[in-house]
Amino acid sequence: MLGYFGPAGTFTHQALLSVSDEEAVALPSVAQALDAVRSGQIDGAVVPIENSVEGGVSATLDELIAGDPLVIVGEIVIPVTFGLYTRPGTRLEDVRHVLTHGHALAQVRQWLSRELPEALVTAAGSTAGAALEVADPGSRHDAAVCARVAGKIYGLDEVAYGIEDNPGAVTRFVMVGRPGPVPSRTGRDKTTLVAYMHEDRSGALLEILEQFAVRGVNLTRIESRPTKTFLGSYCFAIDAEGHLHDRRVTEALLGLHRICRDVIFLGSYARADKQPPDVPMGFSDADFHSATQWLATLERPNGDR
Ligand SMILES: O=C(O)C(=O)Cc1ccccc1
Repeated sequence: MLGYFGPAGTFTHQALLSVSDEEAVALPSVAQALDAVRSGQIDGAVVPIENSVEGGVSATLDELIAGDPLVIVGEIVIPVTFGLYTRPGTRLEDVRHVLTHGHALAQVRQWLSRELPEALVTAAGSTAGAALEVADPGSRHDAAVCARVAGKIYGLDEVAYGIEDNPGAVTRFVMVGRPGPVPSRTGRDKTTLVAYMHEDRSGALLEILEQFAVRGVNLTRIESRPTKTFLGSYCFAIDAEGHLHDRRVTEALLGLHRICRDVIFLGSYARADKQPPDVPMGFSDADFHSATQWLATLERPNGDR
């Protein structure tokens, strides 16, 4: 059984529906969705991780790092388009209280300040949760910023659509499971990990980046997150092109492990855009293999190469 950050009608739900028609259970928060995977209640959960406008979903990254290990087994990228949905009968000009998820708010801020400058905006657990709350006749919130499907599910009126400030925004979601065999290499993969430095000193981040650079591994994302121990203490969440079983990625991880205090492996999985990696000359598996073979010849008698 799979799960997702719900309730029904979230963008996360749509992401899951785009890859699976299996029955799935809605969990009310990212933390609860991931804990349900940890406890074995469900086999996998879809959660949001990154948005092209607002950046990383910190709650997800933090929950993935904390607690019993979890791994990312797949990613889904979907466009996000928002509308404003009211309790039936409420017109746009009557809206006083708007409810939505923080990441949605970040993407419609200009529209809201232009069209509803007086409205009070409150953060909700999710966009669909906001729609569910607005549908309650006793609610003090009269409008939700959410997906069209959520407006429909919870019986709201659509008073505006396509209200995002940056058309073309996409959100990236991940399917998370318990640690086990890594999904097979497709040749178009990504690897996610979190690196903790030994100490705060000049060049420490450069050394982390070097492990990838000198092995021809391109990074698609790097984000610092507080380690939550003391102010100024950070770890680095990194997405790299390639699979754990690509030699250049294996070698980069070994290098990281040698120089870091800790490295959390968060999975290798097929990338959503199916882009092949740009492997520079000298960094393919075949190149590593022939270098290993050459090394083996060095100690043969009579210079037998
Ligand atoms: O609240 C939702 O619908 C979510 O799935 C999280 C989210 C919120 C805003 C943009 C993309 C995902």
